[in-house]
Amino acid sequence: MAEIILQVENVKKYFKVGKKDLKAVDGVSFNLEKHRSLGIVGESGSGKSTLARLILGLIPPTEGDVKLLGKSVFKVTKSENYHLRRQVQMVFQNPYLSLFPHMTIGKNIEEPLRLHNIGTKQTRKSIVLNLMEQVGIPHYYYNSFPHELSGGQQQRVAIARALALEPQLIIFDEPVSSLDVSIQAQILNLLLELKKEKNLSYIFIAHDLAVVEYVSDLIAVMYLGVLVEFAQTEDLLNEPLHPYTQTLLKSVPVIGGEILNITISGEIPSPLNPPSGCPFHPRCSYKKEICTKEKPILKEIKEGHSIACHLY
Ligand SMILES: Nc1ncnc2c1ncn2[C@@H]1O[C@H](COP(=O)(O)OP(=O)(O)OP(=O)(O)O)[C@@H](O)[C@H]1O
Repeated sequence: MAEIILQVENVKKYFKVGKKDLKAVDGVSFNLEKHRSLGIVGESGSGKSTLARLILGLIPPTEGDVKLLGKSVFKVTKSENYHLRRQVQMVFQNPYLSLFPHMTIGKNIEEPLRLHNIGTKQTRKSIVLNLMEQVGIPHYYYNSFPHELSGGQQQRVAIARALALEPQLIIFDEPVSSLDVSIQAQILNLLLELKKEKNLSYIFIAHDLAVVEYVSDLIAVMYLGVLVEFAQTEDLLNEPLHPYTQTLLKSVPVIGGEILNITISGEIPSPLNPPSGCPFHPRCSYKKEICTKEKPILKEIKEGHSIACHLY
């Protein structure tokens, strides 16, 4: 049996907005095995970034737990927290904002090694040069500053920095959405290469299913704070079961082909005023009476394929 690296157990995060609870994440559960990549896809406001922050232990949950290698990320001592910071790293959407502008590329990549007292100045330099090679940044950029690099190169530097501590898990939060399409593909290919070479385990968050499917072994579809479908990428693409996933797939542009632009009718409802019953029912063409009343729970209906839908 493969080792489970991450357990997300009925995790919830409600933000107080006035007197109301904004249910950003409302009961998400899944496990991730080591060396696997999970894509989390969903529209803006579906709770993806909040879920990422919970997994990193950056915000306390309203309910539920997240365990990294069996240990809760919310119940750690100071020294365990220091260790945990090494185990899980994050790469953000905007590389320029995530790099230190006054530090050279070399120093940016070295920073986590320095903070964690790894190696000497000299050995750290060789680790950094090695990382630069792995992400395709020529050594002559070592003394350059982030603003001297293109967006794609900056994101490669951010990836090198995330790799520096050899973490168990990396979370990529919309890492290509601020980049040109041609550059996006290069970064996605880099992720695939790194996954193969370094046996990486990662979570890749994006609103674009075409991007997510390219780099993920598994896909979780998120809608209004909950997972509505979870499956191996191949199974989800060949047999999408949830009506929301089906619509997402129909609206994915076919690369090099005709763009099937079937959009989902209506906006995603506000998590401050979520619909009763199934959160997708106001936009669902197959809704039945039960869908307006009862919230469906995520259940496995085929091996490794789970959905939250009353139609099944
Ligand atoms: N600190 C906060 N206080 C109040 N509401 C918040 C807070 N952080 C997030 N939210 C709300 O929680 C919901 C989910 O936000 P989140 O950023 O997790 O979604 P997302 O799927 O990552 O969206 P995007 O793709 O736009 O980043 C949104 O309605 C957002 O406004």
